[in-house]
Amino acid sequence: MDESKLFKSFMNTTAFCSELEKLDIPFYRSIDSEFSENLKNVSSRVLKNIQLLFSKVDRSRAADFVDIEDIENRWLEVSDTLDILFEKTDHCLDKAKGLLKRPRIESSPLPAVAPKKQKREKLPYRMIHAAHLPKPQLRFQSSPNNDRNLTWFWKLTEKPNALVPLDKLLAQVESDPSLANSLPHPYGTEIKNNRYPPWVYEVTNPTVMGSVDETRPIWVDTEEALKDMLKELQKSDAIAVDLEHHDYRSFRGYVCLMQISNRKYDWVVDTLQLREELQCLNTVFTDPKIIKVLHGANMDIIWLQRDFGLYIVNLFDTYCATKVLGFEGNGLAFLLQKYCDYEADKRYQMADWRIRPLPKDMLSYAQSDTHYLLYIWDHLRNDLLENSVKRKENLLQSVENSSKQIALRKYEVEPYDPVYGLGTDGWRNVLSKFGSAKIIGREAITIFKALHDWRDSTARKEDESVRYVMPNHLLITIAANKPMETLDLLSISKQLTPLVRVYADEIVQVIRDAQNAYNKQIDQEKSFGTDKEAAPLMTSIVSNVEDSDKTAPDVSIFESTKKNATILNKLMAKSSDLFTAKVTFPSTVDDRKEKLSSVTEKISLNVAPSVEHPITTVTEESNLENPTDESLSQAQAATKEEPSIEGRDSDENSIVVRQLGINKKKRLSSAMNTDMPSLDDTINLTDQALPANNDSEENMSSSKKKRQRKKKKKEAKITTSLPVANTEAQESATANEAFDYSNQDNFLLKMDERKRVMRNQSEKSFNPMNRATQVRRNVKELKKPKISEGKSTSFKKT
Ligand SMILES: O=c1ccn([C@@H]2O[C@H](COP(=O)(O)O)[C@@H](O)[C@H]2O)c(=O)[nH]1
Ligand SMILES: [Mn+2]
Repeated sequence: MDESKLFKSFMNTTAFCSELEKLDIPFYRSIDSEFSENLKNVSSRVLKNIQLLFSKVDRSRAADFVDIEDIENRWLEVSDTLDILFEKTDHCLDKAKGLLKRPRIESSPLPAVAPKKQKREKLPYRMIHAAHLPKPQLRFQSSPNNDRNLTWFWKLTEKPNALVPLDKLLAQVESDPSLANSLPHPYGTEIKNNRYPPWVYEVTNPTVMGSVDETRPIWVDTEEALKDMLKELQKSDAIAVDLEHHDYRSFRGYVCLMQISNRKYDWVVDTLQLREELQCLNTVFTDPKIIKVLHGANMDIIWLQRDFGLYIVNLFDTYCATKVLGFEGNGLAFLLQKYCDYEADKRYQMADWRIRPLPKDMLSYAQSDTHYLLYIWDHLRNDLLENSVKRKENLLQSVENSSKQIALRKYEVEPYDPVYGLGTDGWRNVLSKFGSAKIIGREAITIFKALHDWRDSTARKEDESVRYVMPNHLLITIAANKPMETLDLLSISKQLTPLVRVYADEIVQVIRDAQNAYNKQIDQEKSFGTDKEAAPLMTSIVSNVEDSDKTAPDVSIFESTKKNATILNKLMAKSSDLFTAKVTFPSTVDDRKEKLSSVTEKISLNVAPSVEHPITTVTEESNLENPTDESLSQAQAATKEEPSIEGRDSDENSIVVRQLGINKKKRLSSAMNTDMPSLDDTINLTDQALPANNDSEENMSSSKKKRQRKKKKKEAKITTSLPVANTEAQESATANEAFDYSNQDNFLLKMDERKRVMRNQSEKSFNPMNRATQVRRNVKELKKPKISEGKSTSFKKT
């Protein structure tokens, strides 16, 4: 092959790969078994090639690539090696063509494998996971409450520097029950009304600090030392604050260390020791005269509230400044390097901060997180002022505003959501991030959800993180292999966790129960499939909907769900604004009517029978408060794009998912084409393929024609009144059509409700399978719902 051909092939492959990157491969893989099979073949070819490649260049490393995930995990090594090989090839080709002159001094040949970057050694394992440490939380005055439906309340008992006194706020919350679901920010008014003092807006000479090594940190672990620190802090006009946190051997996590610096001292507070005494810091933290400088305070703000009842008024977040200034790095390490020529040893970031006595290196790392921050702040203010003149906009003011939004963040307990799997560690996230290749089909999903539920309750009971109980990859492996015997489970992986071993019998029982429940459901569905009486159900629902087109939507179907909605309101409405969209319920009939009239479509989602809470009518609303910096607004955008979800209670746990945004007329006309997707499809749909709200207009316009076509099809269907089993012809007729969301099902009621309605009114046949098949095949238009990012190790503090 000549060189140009070779080059062309490379270019094509590269272009093709970048195209592939834009597609939602895991999604397609999960809904199309043929595609999934092809992908598997390609994956194993890629793996073989990589193994072959490494066997040529570095035999010892070929063994590192056992399965396809190894390539992903070691992608840097692979791409570096490929780059070097390409360079080498290029070099050889040039040489062969005589394009290279012989260098006077022969350079050493390129190494076949990229030299590993000069890296610091890994921290010793015991510093990352101090496995045998007694759990500090056992010594906390109040033991952690890990209840699924915990109603969390402010920890603060006094409110220094108040514009609105605490009593007044308490009275407000008491008198307005709706506030119990989403407490106001206790310092909301104070933060909103605050302005940086004028001197902050003046160019300054950065106050030089001694190096961190020259400054002895003050260890604060007694009330006396705390008082001394407080006195000193009250004299400062600005202080720097940072926290270190632990969440691996605890369900909710806790702060282990608080670092504070002023221009003179660095303090490191043992928050494990002084956990209950720290509220006195509010006198400084909420003092509007004292600036609090933090870097990337998103989580610190939440942790301070949750653990100590501390709030920050007058925040300057240096991360926001890096964003406004458009720096190429936004982390603290970048700023330390830029302004202080100090290389932070970020290996300690993920250290086990529970360790006591704190090793010297860890102490010094912790100290360095605040030691230089006021000096950096001085520089950033100057840079912001200077650039404001150049760009003719008040950049410091933007940092002030976005810092304010961060200070306004509220801690709220994230509920467990068995039904929709929302939330950071919710099954939806886990499934889409880790499981879409292995958890395929209803059965696997049912078992996966049951295990996920078990993992969550066990983590709460044991006060461990879910990833300590059963990390996601193990959860997926177990669910995919569904061991039915304890021994099978114990031999499923070399990396079983201690708690998986301890609870092996229980886990196997969970799998068996899920399997039985699944089998039962299948039997029920089969009997429904042959139930002649039930067959004409859907048409009656359709005609109901058609009637209601002329009047207000019929909300009576919601009435029976009121009771459960109240329970769920408690359970879910407090869905944390940290990690996920808030879930609220239409509480009044008017509310419901209004919500109902904005329905675009509904898709049935059958939930695994192991679901703990029967779900009723749920409307999910994006309700993130106070969008702030980029990350916040991104989170908000992500949650906004989540579809609204409406569920109906049933033994079969059939619920209804809906999307808001298209007017009633369109919605109701689309309801005419109602067929019922199968469990399989609806899980795929709702798990992975709900369209974003803002797609609806696009869908609508492209769907007009399709609606016409479908209307014709439907008319044909009605006249011929096809029997339940006759689906194939319709499936193939629609198989190549793109799936049109704006034209889909509106009222998909639970099975028994359907039967009831049918018995009363129905004449026409309903085939529960054919829409399902069409949906499965016609997925091109669908988009994955965006799910907010996770916390803990997976969240990247800036
Ligand atoms: O990627 C990350 C980074 C940090 N954390 C946790 O946050 C705290 C505080 O981090 P700072 O960089 O000191 O602000 C750290 O102790 C970790 O617990 C994380 O989970 N993931
Ligand atoms: Mn830190």
